[in-house]
Amino acid sequence: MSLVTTPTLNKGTAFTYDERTRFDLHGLLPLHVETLDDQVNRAYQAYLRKQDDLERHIYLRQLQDTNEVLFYRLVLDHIDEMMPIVYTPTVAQGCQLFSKIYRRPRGLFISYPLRDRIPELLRSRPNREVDVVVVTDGERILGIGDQGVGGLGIPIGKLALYTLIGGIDPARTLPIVLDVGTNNQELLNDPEYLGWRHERITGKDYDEFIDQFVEAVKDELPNTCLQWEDFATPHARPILQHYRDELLTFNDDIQGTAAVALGVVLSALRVSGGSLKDQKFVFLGAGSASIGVADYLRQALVVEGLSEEQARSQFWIVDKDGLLHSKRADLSAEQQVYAQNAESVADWPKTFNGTIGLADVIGKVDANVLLGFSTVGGAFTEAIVREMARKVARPIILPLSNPTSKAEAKPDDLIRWTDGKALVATGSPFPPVKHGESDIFIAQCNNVYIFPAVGLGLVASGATRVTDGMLLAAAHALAENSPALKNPTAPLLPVLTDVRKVAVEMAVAVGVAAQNEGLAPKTNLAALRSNVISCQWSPEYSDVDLSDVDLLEEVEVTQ
Ligand SMILES: O=C([O-])CC(=O)C(=O)O
Ligand SMILES: [Mg+2]
Repeated sequence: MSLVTTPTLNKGTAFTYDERTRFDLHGLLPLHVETLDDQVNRAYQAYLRKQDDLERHIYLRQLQDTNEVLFYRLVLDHIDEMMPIVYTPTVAQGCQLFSKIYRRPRGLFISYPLRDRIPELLRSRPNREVDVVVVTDGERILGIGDQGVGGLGIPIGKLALYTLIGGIDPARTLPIVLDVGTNNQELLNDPEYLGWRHERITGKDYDEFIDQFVEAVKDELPNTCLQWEDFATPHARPILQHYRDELLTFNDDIQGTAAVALGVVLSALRVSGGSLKDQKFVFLGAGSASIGVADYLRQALVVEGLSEEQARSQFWIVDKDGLLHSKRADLSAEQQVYAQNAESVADWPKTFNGTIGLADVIGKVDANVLLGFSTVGGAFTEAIVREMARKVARPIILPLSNPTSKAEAKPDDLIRWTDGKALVATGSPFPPVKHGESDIFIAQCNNVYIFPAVGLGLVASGATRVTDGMLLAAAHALAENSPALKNPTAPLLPVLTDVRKVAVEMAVAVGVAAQNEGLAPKTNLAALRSNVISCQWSPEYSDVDLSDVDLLEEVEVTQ
């Protein structure tokens, strides 16, 4: 029975006659033996019968919890269609409705009331060996804010992509939610809410809890990569700074988003022919993802020969209180780096609540690149976009907020308002845009192009720390593999069906960077590449391993 109820071992109707005999499965399964292909077809038909995206998401999640090989084969065979269901945007709904659609346990709930037992909770993990943990506290899920314990949907989705794209073995992944309460009143009032019904803990209590968690991870899972996901801005960067030199860890929203945005800008410049050091960057939004992107772009400008000072002066960042400038007292240290000199903007128009808004900045600056992290749907208005396109030949416009309803502009509007001149990539997926005779394909500038490949590179190279150098290497390798380098109507990033292949190149680049920084054992390139390839798990059935079965029986006996 354990064989058919353990998702990593279950083959369902594909258990052969011989296996059914050996493991007493005959009566438990219908007579007809299917191949994996038969199962994929049948599962796809069942999927197609679902009425809406949420139902499709629930179907795929339950398939994942039933038979992992089948789940991954199905999704890989239909990756364009199903990635938006497993991941953004549909996963947003999955998080909002987490308690209502909850079925089976997956991953770990580490809840504040159990804070004295964190090592014990970690030891209860379903899999002994873990390559990657993705952890969230659910406070800033995508662009939809505090989802409390429902935030667990994000680590589950991210880890599915680690497997689909990076090829990380799903049996070696672990999603975790740190349940520190929620300030989402709707959830607190909901009798069906499954998390800790308490306002979020803050300050010293929060910091101590995070610290206890990290210490337990260091003890229990010393070589595991720990990815921080969807923490609110006041926590995201301090946590990263505090722990980045202590274990193999990175923040996906800061570093992953930064690396993919750099990759997109580099590919777009290869199409437009511009040089990175001449670009002027305007950002809407000044949270941790936004500042992370600015940091990577700035570092890349410096590598191209600009001084720190020159590089900084090419960024104009606007948040809900207007342009960041040196007279604003509310800026964090990270934001102050990008504050424009208040004197030099003193006579600029202030048409946005008496402050310098995005339209004012676009009016004054010949912006080449416009990036959106605001979660304000439609914030890149027609007037703003037309003004940008009037002044530069090929504006690069990246509405990156998620999910779809939060995108700052829609690609078809951007292409129309700029008569096809804009080079566009978005955070959530969008269909191709018709322009004249051609279809323009829109890349999804999402950290999914980075974290699975980076994880693969870390695992395969045996790296001990994650550095910005490794992420920058991944970004460059991504840009080198952009289909737009060969065809101007192709998307700026590889199509999803190619990402698994491109992930190998990126993982090798990460491994090389790790070795060059002295953070991974030195090997030759061929050995690194073959390690990367052999680390990639593929969804295929293997013979049932008797040791797995013995282990299951032992567990049953002790229970
Ligand atoms: O999950 C995504 O689609 C991208 C991301 O990290 C976020 O929006 O927080
Ligand atoms: Mg995120």
